[in-house]
Amino acid sequence: MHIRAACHIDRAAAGWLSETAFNTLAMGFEPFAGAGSGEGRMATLDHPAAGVAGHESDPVPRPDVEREAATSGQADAAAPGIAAPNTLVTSLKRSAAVTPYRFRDLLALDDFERHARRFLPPMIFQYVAGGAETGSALRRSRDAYADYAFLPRMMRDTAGRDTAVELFGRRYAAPFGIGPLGGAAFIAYRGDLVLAEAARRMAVPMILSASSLIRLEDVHAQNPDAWYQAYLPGDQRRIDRLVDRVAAAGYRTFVVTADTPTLGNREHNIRTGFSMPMRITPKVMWQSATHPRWLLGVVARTFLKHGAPHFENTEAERGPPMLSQGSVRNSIDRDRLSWTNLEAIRRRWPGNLLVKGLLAPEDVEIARGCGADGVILSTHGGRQLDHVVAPLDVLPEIAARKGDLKLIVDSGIRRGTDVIKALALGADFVLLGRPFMFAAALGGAAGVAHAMRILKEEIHRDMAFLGVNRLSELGPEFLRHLPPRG
Ligand SMILES: Cc1cc2nc3c(=O)[nH]c(=O)nc-3n(C[C@H](O)[C@H](O)[C@H](O)COP(=O)(O)O)c2cc1C
Repeated sequence: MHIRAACHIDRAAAGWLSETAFNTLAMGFEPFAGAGSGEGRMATLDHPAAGVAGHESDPVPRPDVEREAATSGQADAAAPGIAAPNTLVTSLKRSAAVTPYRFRDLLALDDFERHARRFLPPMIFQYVAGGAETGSALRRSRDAYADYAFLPRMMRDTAGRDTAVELFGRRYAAPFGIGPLGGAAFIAYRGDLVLAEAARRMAVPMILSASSLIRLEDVHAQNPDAWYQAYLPGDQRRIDRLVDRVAAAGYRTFVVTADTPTLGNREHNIRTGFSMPMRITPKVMWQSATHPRWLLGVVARTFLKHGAPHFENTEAERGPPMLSQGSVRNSIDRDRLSWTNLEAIRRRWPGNLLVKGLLAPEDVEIARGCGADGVILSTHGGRQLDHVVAPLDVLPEIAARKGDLKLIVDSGIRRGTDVIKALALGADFVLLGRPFMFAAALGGAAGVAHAMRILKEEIHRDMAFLGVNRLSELGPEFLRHLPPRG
């Protein structure tokens, strides 16, 4: 008994020490601390807000010894600042055992958004959080989960439950991954690498966005299991050259986003001062000056250490700087993309091919006919067409005919119960966007891993409540669709 207690203390202490070492090395600056009056104390206790410019170390350590873990689905128990994915604790034990002090208030994924609102300038926060036009698609994508209630089963011995799943021949530690997030490295320092690293350590997939600011080759070196997502023009020669670059870099999964023939109408961007290219207006200057941790810790640090960020991965060649007029030119011709292009990609791309952003069952059938291995049902997080159905609204119908096609769902997932509802209705896997983006902004790779651990713990706990040991045991019999309440 005593021995076990001592081990527990040692592990907790070791976790705290490695967390501290990781943050000192990796960040040299603590964006989360000091976000509000109460947080200022954390800056002093945990990480003094110093060393922004003087820190030369790589922001994301890459312990090569751990690399195998990502593809085997095994926990990366020793990752600094990241409790082992298989370390599952109750919420009461959580803060004492494995949670770094600075994350103590981050108990659920929604907490990350609330905290990020204080850390990020309104224009950046809103760019991430916002939806299109009235916000109906954003709300609907999320509210759809509340239309289902659980019908749990009891006394089934769930002591051996396991959140791992297999997808495209790989075993992942949990049934969720990180969706593509454009501009991540302008929101969190080296954001694409941070997301890739956290996903590698937690043994879940991460999809690199076409609108990312770090070379896809570098992201692949960080996480050889990362997937690539493309925004494509309807010009097959340009597409072919991009496909060849992605294949040469070693990627094995290529995602074509279909729901972006043009950019969604996001009026909130204009209201808060966000524009692309970014215009340095008095409003932008004021917001930046009043959010120095983002300005210095993300923007200044990026420019000083890596130069002006470019759209590195939209085409076969390096794209224009993010802050130039060229960034607009970069997205033309996407409304020409058609299924013919997908057929041609299928002939050229040897790996897994997915189409993201589908909602209509007919489109899913066409994607299958073109040779896609999977589809991602998505409203782009409610950022494109307003008033679209939620992925969950069409999931049962599509799942009934899915056959070998892998069904992935995103948009609005925030809880373990949401993940389980999607899986019970026939999804093979789910993705999340905003929560991991905010987590990266607040706490780097350790922050993202913390968010992932929260979600994984929720799933693990819910499996016990529902009476399942494997996620594959889930089915629609665990749910009831609730009639709308008047
Ligand atoms: C800041 C931000 C950037 C995004 N960039 C891309 C992108 O480059 N490509 C893409 O296919 N989807 C992109 N998405 C959509 C996400 O991949 C994902 O579909 C969506 O965020 C899921 O909804 P959720 O944020 O509610 O989890 C982006 C979403 C956000 C919030």
